[in-house]
Amino acid sequence: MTVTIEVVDVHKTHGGIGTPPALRGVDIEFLPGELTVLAGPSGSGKTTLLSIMGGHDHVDSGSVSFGDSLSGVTAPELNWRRMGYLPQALVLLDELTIAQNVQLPVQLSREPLPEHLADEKNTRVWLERLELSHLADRFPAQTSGGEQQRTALARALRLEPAVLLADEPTGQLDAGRVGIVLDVLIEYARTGATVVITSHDPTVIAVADTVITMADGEVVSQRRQRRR
Ligand SMILES: Nc1ncnc2c1ncn2[C@@H]1O[C@H](COP(=O)(O)OP(=O)(O)OP(=O)(O)O)[C@@H](O)[C@H]1O
Repeated sequence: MTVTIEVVDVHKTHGGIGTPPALRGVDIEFLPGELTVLAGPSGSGKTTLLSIMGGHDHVDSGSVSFGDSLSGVTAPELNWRRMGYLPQALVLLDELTIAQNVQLPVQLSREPLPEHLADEKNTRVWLERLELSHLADRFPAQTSGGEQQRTALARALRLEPAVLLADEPTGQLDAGRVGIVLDVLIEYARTGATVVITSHDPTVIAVADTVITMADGEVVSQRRQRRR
C-alpha cells in the first residue's frame, strides 16, 4: 500500500477581511517511502498545510489528492488505518492510560483489522519502540510533555497507516529522544509509507529525504537530500 499525495495550487486564508493568506498557491508532491520535512519560520503555513492534508481543515481553492492505494478516498474517509495524524496539541484522552491511548485506534476502527494489528501485543511493541513501556499504566497527566508526544506518535502508528502526518513530532523531546523518534520515522518511511512532518530543528532537517521550505504561505525551496 503506497500513497503519493498531490497538493495543487492550494490557497487558504483563516480569518476575515484583512487577514493575510496562510497558503498562497502551494504545489507539492509527497512521495511514498520518504520522510519529507516541511521547514520554514513560524507562521509560514506548515501547520495549515498539514491540517488540510489530514482532512482537519478545508482549502479555499486548489486540491489535495491521494494517489495509488488511497485513490478516490476523500478527506472525511481518512481514518487511523489510512492515515496517522499527530497534531501539535496531541489530544490524548486524559481518562485513558498511556497504553489505552495507543490502543484507541483499534477500538475505534470500524473496519475489520488484520490479525497482527488487532492484537494488543502490537500496542506493547510501539510502547517499547518509543521507550514508553514503563509508563503503560500511567495517565497522561502523570507523564512529561515529551512522553505524551511519543504516546501520540505511537497512537498514530498503531494501525500502521500508509500515510503519517506529524506536526513538530520532536518539539518537546530532549536530544536523546529526538534520535529515537527520528529512527522510528525513517524506518517507518522505508516500509513504503509517506511520512510528512513539520520541524524547525536542524537535526531533524538533516535526516530528511526531502526538505520543503516555506515562507509566507509559499514554497520557497525544495531540496532532495537522498538519491532515489
Ligand atoms: N485559526 C487561525 N485563525 C487565524 N489565523 C490563523 C489560524 N491558524 C493559523 N493562522 C495564521 O496562518 C498563518 C500560518 O500559520 P501556521 O500555523 O500554518 O504556520 P506554521 O508555519 O505552522 O507556524 P509554527 O511553526 O509556529 O507552528 C499565520 O499567519 C497564522 O497566524
